[in-house]
Amino acid sequence: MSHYIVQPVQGAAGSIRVPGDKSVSHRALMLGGIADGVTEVRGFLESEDCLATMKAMSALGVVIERPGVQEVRVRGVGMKGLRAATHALDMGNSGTAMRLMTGLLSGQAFDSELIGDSSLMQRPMERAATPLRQMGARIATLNGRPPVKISGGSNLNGIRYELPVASAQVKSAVLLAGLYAKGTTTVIEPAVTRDHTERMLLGFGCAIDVANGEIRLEPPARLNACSLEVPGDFSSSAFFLVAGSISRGSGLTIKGVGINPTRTGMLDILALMGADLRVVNHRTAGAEPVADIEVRPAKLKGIHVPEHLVPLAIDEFPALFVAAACADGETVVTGAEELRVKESDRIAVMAEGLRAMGVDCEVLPDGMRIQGRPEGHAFSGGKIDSHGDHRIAMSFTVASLRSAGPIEIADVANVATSFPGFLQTARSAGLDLVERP
Ligand SMILES: O=C(O)C1=C[C@@H](OP(=O)(O)O)[C@@H](O)[C@H](O)C1
Ligand SMILES: C=C(OP(=O)(O)O)C(=O)O
Repeated sequence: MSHYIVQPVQGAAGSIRVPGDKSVSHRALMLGGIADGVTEVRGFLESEDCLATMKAMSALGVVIERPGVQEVRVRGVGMKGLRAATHALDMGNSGTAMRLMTGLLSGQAFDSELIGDSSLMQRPMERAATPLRQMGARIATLNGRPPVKISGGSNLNGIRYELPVASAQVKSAVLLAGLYAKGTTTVIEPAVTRDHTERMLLGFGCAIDVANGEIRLEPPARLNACSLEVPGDFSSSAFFLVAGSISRGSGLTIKGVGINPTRTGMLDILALMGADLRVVNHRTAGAEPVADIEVRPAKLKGIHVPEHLVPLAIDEFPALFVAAACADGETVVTGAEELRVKESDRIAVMAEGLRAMGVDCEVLPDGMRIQGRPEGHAFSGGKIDSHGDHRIAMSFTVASLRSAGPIEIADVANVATSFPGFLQTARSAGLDLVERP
């Protein structure tokens, strides 16, 4: 099992880029695969999660070429052109891939089965299966978990579905099935969640209408292939936003980051905590806004994170908890029970790691209370178990900027699921870390 050994350092500085957005990369493969024509993707995230989706789409008969680094050419087979895979599709570590594929495969004429790694096999799948069954899909899970078995040949009908949890994955699964349904599919969100599916569907020529928290999709006759540029993944930039804020260096610039407002709740949260952030050089990458983010060291203060920001920062909480441990006063996170069903239980696993490094924190059913130490070392150093969760592993490397001793982080191979090259990028930002088998 591989480990990171991270030595204490004081300053993070420099200019870095993070790899392509994971959510956008998955969706580009799926929508490109069922479009008519060739979809060219630039800035594609070549991580294990997205490569698993690529393999799955290939197994369903889509020819996908990789003409260059971070470039993908998807030869779409049209909405009715997918064919049965000869084996169960292994979605690796990714809840997004499994839930979106469940939606996509519900509309096909053939049977499919979805499996994943040991973490994914424990994650709840009924949240996607339930609305899809209401549409007429035939889906079986094992006690609510994978394997997900989807029977083909169902006639789907559009539904009006109120999401019980704020989940972009469930919303997207329903919309993908809606492409194959008779009539309009409407999804109502209890809170705004990431809208990459909606933006990308529009780019592929699908009639989709968003107003007042309602997303309405009219089933298209076809999707038209297009060119896509994937922005840098905001969630991968989050570790460096925290690093730049808690360090004593001269500041960090993260270039080419996706700043879709349904993803950047962390910027608002850090701003409330007193962070020194500047979003500059605004531009677009296709349907997605992009910018460079400059972050300088700041005296952070503890806050109660506004609950409406939680879905807009859902993957950033492990990094945010590290920032909170360095802030002046108490930080409280509530309304974040979804953290318990990610790659690990991110509330329990982060609390375990923070305590192992001397941080005073209290686990809440839906979040955490953290007492920050604004002066000197916020962390003692010590041994952390990431429980195979990529975001936990990366978050604790950043703690080395305020740690008295070295930090050893176990079970870090999964960093490759979302952030290939993390070690090199972190080093270029000033962290001192090595990976050991
Ligand atoms: O739709 C997506 O691409 C994602 C949605 C979020 O999950 P939920 O929809 O389960 O909140 C997020 O945690 C995940 O990393 C990516
Ligand atoms: C929760 C995440 O992804 P997924 O749900 O796709 O596994 C993540 O990347 O933090």
